[in-house]
Amino acid sequence: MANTDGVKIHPAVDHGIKPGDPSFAGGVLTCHCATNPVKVRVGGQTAHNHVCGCTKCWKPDGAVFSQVAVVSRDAIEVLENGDKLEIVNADAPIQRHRCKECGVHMYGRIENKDHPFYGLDFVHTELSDENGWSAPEFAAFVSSTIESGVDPSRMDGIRSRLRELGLEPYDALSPPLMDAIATHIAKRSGALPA
Ligand SMILES: N[C@@H](CCC(=O)N[C@@H](CSCO)C(=O)NCC(=O)O)C(=O)O
Ligand SMILES: [Zn+2]
Ligand SMILES: [Zn+2]
Repeated sequence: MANTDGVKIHPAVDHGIKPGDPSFAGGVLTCHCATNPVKVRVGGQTAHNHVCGCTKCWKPDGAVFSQVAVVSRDAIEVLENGDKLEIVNADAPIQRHRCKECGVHMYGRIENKDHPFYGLDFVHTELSDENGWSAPEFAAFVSSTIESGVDPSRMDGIRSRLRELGLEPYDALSPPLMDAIATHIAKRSGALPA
């Protein structure tokens, strides 16, 4: 196994993973603005929490991975300073609503009803003070960290550290999520019965 000393993934996991509380019912996400922060209520427990190495997800300063989970879009409510939100890229499958001032992504929404994950919003639960959010379960888009400038020579150490933390590394999503995407596509094309 590669040396994992000093390999940083994300502040929420670097000192071990806090278990989630199955009875947890949600909380409030707050952006990083010192004044008039954007506040978003997430009215339920999240699912499929993971660390993500893709270039699109918001990461705290210095982190190589984001931490991102999904929740029903009906559970999201902008509580305060919603006028500061802007969509990062309206053409992306996930429309990320970020604070114009501090750059933090408050929620990512899928508007395409044909998308396999339509109905789910993407959120970064580290933006909340509450404890009990679902714990990260795996690491997604690990090779994509190179696209953000991580030297390829660091990948062995990064993958070893992820395994040490119990976050199995994948270069896309986890197999169950990839299977769910493929099933959705097969049902739409008729390759599988709807
Ligand atoms: N290599 C690319 C991968 C980007 C990517 O496909 N990201 C995924 C996962 S984000 C949360 O898990 C995705 O679904 N993106 C859709 C979108 O961003 O709208 C890169 O690193 O940029
Ligand atoms: Zn802000
Ligand atoms: Zn991502």
